[in-house]
Amino acid sequence: MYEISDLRVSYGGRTVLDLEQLTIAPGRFTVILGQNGSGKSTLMKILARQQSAGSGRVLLKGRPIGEYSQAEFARTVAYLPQNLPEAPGLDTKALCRLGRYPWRGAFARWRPEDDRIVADCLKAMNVEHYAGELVDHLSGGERQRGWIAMALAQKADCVLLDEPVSALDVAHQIEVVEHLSRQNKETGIGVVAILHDINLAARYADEIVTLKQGRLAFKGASEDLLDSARLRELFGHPFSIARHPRDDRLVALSD
Ligand SMILES: Nc1ncnc2c1ncn2[C@@H]1O[C@H](COP(=O)(O)OP(=O)(O)OP(=O)(O)O)[C@@H](O)[C@H]1O
Repeated sequence: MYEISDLRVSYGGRTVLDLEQLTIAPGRFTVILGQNGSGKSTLMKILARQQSAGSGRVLLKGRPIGEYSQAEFARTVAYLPQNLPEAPGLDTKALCRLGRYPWRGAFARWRPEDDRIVADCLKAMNVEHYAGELVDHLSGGERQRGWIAMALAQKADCVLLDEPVSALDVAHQIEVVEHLSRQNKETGIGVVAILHDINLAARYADEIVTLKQGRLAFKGASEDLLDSARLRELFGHPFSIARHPRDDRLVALSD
């Protein structure tokens, strides 16, 4: 999906992102992990064209991301930032409908298919009961799920989600990530998500990318990430690795 090379971002002489080479495969569930300030959001903003790649090279499906028209880019990539903007005057359904805009033709006709997609996405994020509620009146977690519904309604080839479950209770975190994983497997939509929960990442990601001080520190499968020495090195904190009693999968326990 993405091929990144020689990407370097500095602020006031401080380099916050320095990636020689990174590829993100299409149609996979990729999770980006890393300590606060390690450059995750900066990378994602560049992938979402919210920030310039400077002299770095970022190819999306083999073409420089700058070459895509706005509508074409929006049909290819949906992006949800870490800090969700306010949505003054919009109810949840209207917010979700915004996701369909890249698909409206020259005559901006609203098709029955758009209604179906919006209804499906609201339901999948468990916010259909709030369809008529103002987004800015929802709780933090409800609002976050409303915005994810909008990003999914965009039906892009790939969805970039910057900490999409940061405001959610445990049950909703799992429900949302499980839904993303299912969508990924059933429809082939690529998912790139920044998460902080190592176990959630390990359980659902096909591939994990870890940044440390702006550099690529690890890229691989969950089984290879879940190693106490590696986790200590990546996160600067001791972890023990155990087997989950129910299904025997590896889990990281923070010491
Ligand atoms: N516009 C900016 N001006 C100056 N410094 C910035 C700017 N944007 C980001 N940075 C710095 O770049 C570094 C990486 O920031 P980034 O938001 O990418 O980190 P992150 O890994 O997403 O962190 P977190 O887990 O806390 O969200 C941080 O040290 C941050 O202070």
